Amino acid sequence: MDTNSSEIVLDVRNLSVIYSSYGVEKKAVDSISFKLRRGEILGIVGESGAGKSTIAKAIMGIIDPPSYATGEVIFNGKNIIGMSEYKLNKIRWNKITMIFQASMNSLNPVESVKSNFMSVLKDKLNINEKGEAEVKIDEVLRYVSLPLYVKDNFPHELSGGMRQRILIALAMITGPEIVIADEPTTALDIITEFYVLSILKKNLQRSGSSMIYITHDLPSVIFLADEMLVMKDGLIVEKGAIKNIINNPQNEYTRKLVSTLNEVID
Ligand SMILES: Nc1ncnc2c1ncn2[C@@H]1O[C@H](COP(=O)(O)OP(=O)(O)OP(=O)(O)O)[C@@H](O)[C@H]1O
Repeated sequence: MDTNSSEIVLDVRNLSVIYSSYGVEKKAVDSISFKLRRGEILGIVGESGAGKSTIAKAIMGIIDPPSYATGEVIFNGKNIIGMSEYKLNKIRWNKITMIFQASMNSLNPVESVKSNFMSVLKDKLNINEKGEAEVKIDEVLRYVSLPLYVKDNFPHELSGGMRQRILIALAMITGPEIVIADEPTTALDIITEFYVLSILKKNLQRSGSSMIYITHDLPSVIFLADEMLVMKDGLIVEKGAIKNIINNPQNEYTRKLVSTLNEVID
């Protein structure tokens, strides 16, 4: 992936997230900092509960009060943390978007695929005219190698892999600068998973968007990403180029993670 232009698209500085329920506070992310460059795919790996999804929520501005985030998430020169909902809505699902798991509830199940696309086009790009919308929908369906007839299908009529490609197409249709993918392929078998990840990678290369890819799965990070962060207990315990980390893990947890790769190969 071309990250030569080292333009920073997202600058996370001392981000902490505190969940608060019934007066009890818990720090799920503890003063972490990292940068995302244009065109870069950054993997975030770590065990369950490490705080990976919480980072995604903070970047999307969807930490619900009384829980809160502190620190800075700088996008286009502005701090997303503490930004008004009005301003956030101009960025969220538009310039910064998210791909979830291909579960049934990721798409509106009572609407056709075409209607799911139309809602996004209307809300985010103000496109109401059917002909114009159709051209855009056809374009992104081709990008994710889906036949155009899926427009008339309902989500339950599609396989998990097809649904996930629809979600990728939905995320890419607004031309986002940043895509956050949180465990996007966990529900898929391994062959379909790598097919979907290849399509995702191809689309990012085509569009020049950057991505934060969150997973437990180290092989898929190696396949997809340029750099990675390793998280444990809300902290970044290691970060850098994937090759360097795999060849020379510094942290005990990362060493364990990398050793699982060798076990698979042995
Ligand atoms: N809404 C919430 N209220 C309170 N605590 C929460 C909330 N969401 C997450 N947590 C806690 O914050 C910590 C980090 O959770 P998070 O979901 O970010 O971890 P994760 O690394 O994404 O885990 P997984 O890989 O299992 O999805 C966990 O201890 C979790 O229990």
